[in-house]
Amino acid sequence: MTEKTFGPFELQKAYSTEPVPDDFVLRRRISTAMRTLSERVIRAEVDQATLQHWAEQLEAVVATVGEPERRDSKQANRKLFTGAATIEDLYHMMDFDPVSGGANPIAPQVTWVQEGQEGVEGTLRLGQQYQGPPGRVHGGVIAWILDAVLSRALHAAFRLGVTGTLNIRYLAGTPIEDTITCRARITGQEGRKIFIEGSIWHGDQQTVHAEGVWLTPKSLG
Ligand SMILES: CCCCCCCC(=O)SCCNC(=O)CCNC(=O)[C@H](O)C(C)(C)COP(=O)(O)OP(=O)(O)OC[C@H]1O[C@@H](n2cnc3c(N)ncnc32)[C@H](O)[C@@H]1OP(=O)(O)O
Repeated sequence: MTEKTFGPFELQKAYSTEPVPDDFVLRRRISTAMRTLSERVIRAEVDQATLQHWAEQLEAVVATVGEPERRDSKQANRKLFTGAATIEDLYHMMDFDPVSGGANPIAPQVTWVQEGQEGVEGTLRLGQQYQGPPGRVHGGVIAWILDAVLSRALHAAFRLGVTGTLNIRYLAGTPIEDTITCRARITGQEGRKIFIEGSIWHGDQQTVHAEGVWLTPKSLG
């Protein structure tokens, strides 16, 4: 049987409906453990002996992992654009994404509740490791997440592009350790320029507004 292949506009649907490849089941477990660890160790009130023990254990894991060879992600990207990406290629594109990628240990995990031409909406909870001012999410982390959320709105509307400009207005503090909602939608287009706006909400309160311009590459525009 020939292996199923996918193009750029099948990526999001296939990612949510196709079975997770076996290696990614394990990559996700590793990343979940690393994310949990990051959240638990930060500001942990423990004694010197405990810190010493943790440091030694973690250094041993790092030594065990060593410096493995890495797969070239450009190759998966190229295959995607010719409709020749396998499910493994697709996971190499999506699951290592620094926002929401299940196999990326630094990626905040967004639960997408809506993804379509009209826009996207997701919920997430950020731990202590993302704190800026006490109790609040760091502003740079907010920009990082919104870049991805606005990009997601672009992809959900079957368009491609890179961030050209991203403007952020911080309206109120965004809490850590509580559920927040992020939204984005395309508001207009002029040639290769696509205008997208987004927001972050804590309950009924909007804490952040973002607007930006995404540029479709010349080769596709
Ligand atoms: C595969 C998964 C991808 C996930 C992506 C997630 C989002 C990202 O993180 S993308 C990474 C961050 N962004 C980048 O690295 C982009 C770096 N910048 C570039 O590559 C280029 O500057 C690029 C593509 C934005 C623009 O270059 P180019 O296509 O040559 O633009 P150019 O032909 O000069 O201008 C075209 C139009 O866009 C406008 N424009 C150009 N640059 C920008 C910009 N940065 N912001 C807003 N408008 C711009 C120009 O004014 C021009 O407008 P008009 O037609 O009205 O005169």
